[in-house]
Amino acid sequence: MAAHRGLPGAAVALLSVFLAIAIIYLSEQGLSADGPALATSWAAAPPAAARLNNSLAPSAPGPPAGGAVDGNARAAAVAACRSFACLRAAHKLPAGAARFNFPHAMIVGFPKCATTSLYAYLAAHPQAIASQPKEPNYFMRCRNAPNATAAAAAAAACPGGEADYLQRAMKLDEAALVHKLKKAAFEGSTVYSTGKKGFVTAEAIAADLRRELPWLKLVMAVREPMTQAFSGRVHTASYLSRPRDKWPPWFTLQNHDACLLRFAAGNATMGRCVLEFVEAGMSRNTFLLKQWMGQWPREQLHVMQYENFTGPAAAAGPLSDLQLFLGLDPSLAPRELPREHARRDAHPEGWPIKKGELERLLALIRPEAESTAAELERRGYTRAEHWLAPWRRIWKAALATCSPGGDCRVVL
Ligand SMILES: Nc1ncnc2c1ncn2[C@@H]1O[C@H](COP(=O)(O)OS(=O)(=O)O)[C@@H](OP(=O)(O)O)[C@H]1O
Repeated sequence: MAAHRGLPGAAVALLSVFLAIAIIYLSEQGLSADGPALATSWAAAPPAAARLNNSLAPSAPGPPAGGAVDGNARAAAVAACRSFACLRAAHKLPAGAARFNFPHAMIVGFPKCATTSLYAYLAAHPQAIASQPKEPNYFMRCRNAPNATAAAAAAAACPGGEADYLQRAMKLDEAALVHKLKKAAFEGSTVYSTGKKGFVTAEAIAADLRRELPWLKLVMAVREPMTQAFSGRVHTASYLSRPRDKWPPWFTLQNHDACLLRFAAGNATMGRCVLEFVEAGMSRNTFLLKQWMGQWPREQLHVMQYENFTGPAAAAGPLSDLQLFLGLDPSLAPRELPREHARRDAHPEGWPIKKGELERLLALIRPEAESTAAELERRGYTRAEHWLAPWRRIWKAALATCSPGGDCRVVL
């Protein structure tokens, strides 16, 4: 409190009360995602420098002008926390020298959209602290169970509760004690974006995160839905090609996986299985994205298009924007996005699908993709046609592979 030296005690007390009220007021004002969409256009997004300086917004305004609040009071308070309620109270304290909230960010989606590569890319940033593992899945595995039996199973599976999640997965000591919140702790549980069928909905997870850690910065990578569905089905098929006792322990066979068993036995094509998957209402990422946009404000939800951030000029464009959104310095970032979890290399020729199946698949996917693009434009994220252009190219390219006999391929 060096800046207060020379002020009478009563003035300091008055200033502190005013500051606390202002912080609480600001933190509560910043939390509503239910209001009307931003009327601004995509061009009106805050300039990069402003976004960088704003890494703690909205719940954690920086120290007031004049440096009246100093030191590491918030970092010390966070370091002592073992629960989300404690973190919320700690975040009401002035940020002081802290640069980031804790936890600061999550890559919440979507599966098969290069999220492992994004996680590895950020993990290599000197100002970031990556969770261990990439996907702790805490808000799906340990909370939000739909009934008492599931809740009891979740409690048994997560005996350490919030404290364990914060300490072990999110590395609270490292972030708050060692680095005094000058590094950004993040995780990458992509199941949060989708929820788990019959267990917990994405909507419930989005609401839970907002209630418990309202300052979070969320990153959502979105891929063209057809290729994303192929990538996902190919991944699941890799489990089913093994003997049952070699399936991952968390994997449970669902109705919509029946086609993959036929595929493994040589009785169905991957194209057929993707169609059945989408017909079963799975792979609805573009629909889910709309839900997340409705529950989290734009300043805290960063949407990245897979086809864009895996493209040639990504480092200076979307990857740099990602770091500015997170409050990281892009000049310290790794030069390139790595390429993790790539399965397509084993099938460069792509996957067979009948023309009728492909047309049906596109008829299911296209309207929702277009509606989501319109929503992205309405909320000021991007121009709908700009978003859809690479996806339209993918759809056209798939149809262009069809032979006169109606045999087509989807190349990932
Ligand atoms: N740098 C880069 N460029 C282009 N594509 C990339 C890159 N990094 C990852 N990928 C592709 O992303 C797919 C894996 O995504 P995820 O890591 O999110 O998968 S997972 O949900 O965590 O299993 C997987 O897609 P498919 O190979 O089509 O299955 C990866 O190849």
